[in-house]
Amino acid sequence: MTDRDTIAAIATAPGAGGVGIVRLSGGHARAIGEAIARRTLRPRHAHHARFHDADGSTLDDGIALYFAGPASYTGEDVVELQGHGGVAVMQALLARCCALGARIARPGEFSERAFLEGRLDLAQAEAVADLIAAGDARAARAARRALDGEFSRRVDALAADLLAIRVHVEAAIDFADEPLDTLGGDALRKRLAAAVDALDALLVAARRGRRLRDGLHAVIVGPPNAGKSSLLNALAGSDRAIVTDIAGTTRDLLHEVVRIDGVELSLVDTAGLREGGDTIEREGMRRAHEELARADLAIVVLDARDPVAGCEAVADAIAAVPQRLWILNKADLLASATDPDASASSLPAAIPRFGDDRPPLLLSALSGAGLDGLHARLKALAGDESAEGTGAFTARSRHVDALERAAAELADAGGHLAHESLDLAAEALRSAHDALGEITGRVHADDLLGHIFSSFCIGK
Ligand SMILES: Nc1nc2c(ncn2[C@@H]2O[C@H](COP(=O)(O)OP(=O)(O)OP(=O)(O)O)[C@@H](O)[C@H]2O)c(=O)[nH]1
Ligand SMILES: [K+]
Ligand SMILES: [Mg+2]
Repeated sequence: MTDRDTIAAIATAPGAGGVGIVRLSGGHARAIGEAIARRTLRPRHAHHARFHDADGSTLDDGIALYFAGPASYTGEDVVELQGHGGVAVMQALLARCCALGARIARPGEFSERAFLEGRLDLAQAEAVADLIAAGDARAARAARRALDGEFSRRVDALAADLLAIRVHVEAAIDFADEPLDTLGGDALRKRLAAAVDALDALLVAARRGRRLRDGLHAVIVGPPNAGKSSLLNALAGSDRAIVTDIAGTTRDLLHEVVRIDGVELSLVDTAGLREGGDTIEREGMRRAHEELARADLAIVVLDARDPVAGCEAVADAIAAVPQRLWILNKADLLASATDPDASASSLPAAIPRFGDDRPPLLLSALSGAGLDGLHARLKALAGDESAEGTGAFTARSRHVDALERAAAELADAGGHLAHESLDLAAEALRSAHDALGEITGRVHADDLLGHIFSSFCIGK
C-alpha cells in the first residue's frame, strides 16, 4: 500500500434516500471509521453502530463495514458508513470524516486508485463509469461485460501476439546480413496477417461497443419544410422543436434522446438543406453537415408529394453516413388514398438509394400514421448490432481511436516487412503495441488518467 492520503465521499446519489453511504479509502480509513463508530471494525463484518460527532453526540446510526486492502474496491483499506440517506445527515458524516483527517475525494478518485493499485485496468475502470451511466438495459449489460474484462482480454491477447512478432523482428535485425526468408520470414508475415485480422475484428466490436455506450446517433436531414422538426416531435412525444410553415424555421441543432421499447437513440434535428438562405440559415446548414459527419444514421425526410427535388438537395450530404433511413412524409396530403401503413415500395423508385438501403417509409408526422413502422425500423437499426449473446461490450471513442492507430501502424509494418526494412517495421510494431497499451492503461500519460477519471461521478 502507498502513503496516499485518505479520501472520503458520499457514494450514494445526492438527495433523500432510505440509505446513504459515506465511503472512505486510504491508510486512515479504518481509524477514522473506528473513531466515528467507537468500536473496533473487523474486516468484512457488518457492525451496527452509532456514528458519533466530536462531542460524543450521535450523528446517525447504521452499519459500518471495513474492507482491508488489498482485497477491496480500491485495493486500499476501505470503510463504508451506511446511514440514513438524508442530505444533512450525509453531509455531517462526511464533515466528521474530514475533521478526522480524510479529504473529500475528486470525481472518479476511488476508481482511479483501483486502477493505480492494479485492481482494474483502464478499460475496466471506464466500464464502471459506463455501467453507472448506462441509459438502457443493453448498455448496462455491455458495460458489465467490459467491466468483467471481456474487452481487455481481447486487447491483451492481441498485444501478446504483437509482442511475439516484435521479438521475431528484433531478432532478425541482429542477423541483418541474412535474407528474411531464411529467418522465418514466411511465418512472420503469416503471423502479422493474423494479427491484422484480429485487430480488424476487434475494431468492429469496439465501434459497436461505442454505439452501445453512446446510443445510435441519428441525424434528421432533408430539404426545408419536409417535416423534420415535426418528425422529431412525433418521436420525442412532445413539442420539442418549433414547427411552422416557413421554410428555414430550424437553424440550430436540436438534440433529443428518445427511447423506443427500452432502446436508447440520440436524435438531432437540423436546418433544412437548400441553396442560398440568409447568414443564419447558412450557418445552420454548416452545422447540419458537421453533425452528419458524426452520424451513425441519417434519417432523410422528404415531402412525399415531391421527393425527387428534395433528394437532390441532400444527396451529397448523406452519401458518407454509414446508414440511411428514407422517409416520405406528409402521406396525408397525397392525392390518392394511399395507406400509409403499407410499404412505400410501390412509389416511383426515383429516390437515389445507396448500397443496401431499404425502401422508404411512407408516413405522416402530423397525423402519426405510419409511425409504428418507423419505430420498428429504428429499433431494429439501434438494436440489431447489439444482439444478445454476441459478447458485446461497451467501448469509447478513445478506444476506437487507439485501435485505428494500431491498425494503421500494423499496415505500415506489413509494408516495411515486404521491403525487408526491418528497422522501420520494428518501429511501426512498437507504436501499434503502445497504442493497444493505452486502452488498458499499461502505457499511459498522467494527463490522460486525469482526463478520464474526472468525468466519473463523485464517490466512484
Ligand atoms: N399535412 C402535413 N403537414 C405536415 C406534416 N409534417 C409536417 N407538416 C407541416 O409542414 C410544415 C413544415 O414542418 P416542419 O416540421 O417545420 O418542417 P422542417 O422540415 O423542420 O422545416 P425547416 O426547419 O424549415 O427546414 C409545417 O406547417 C408542418 O405542420 C405531415 O405529415 N402532414
Ligand atoms: K418549417
Ligand atoms: Mg425544422
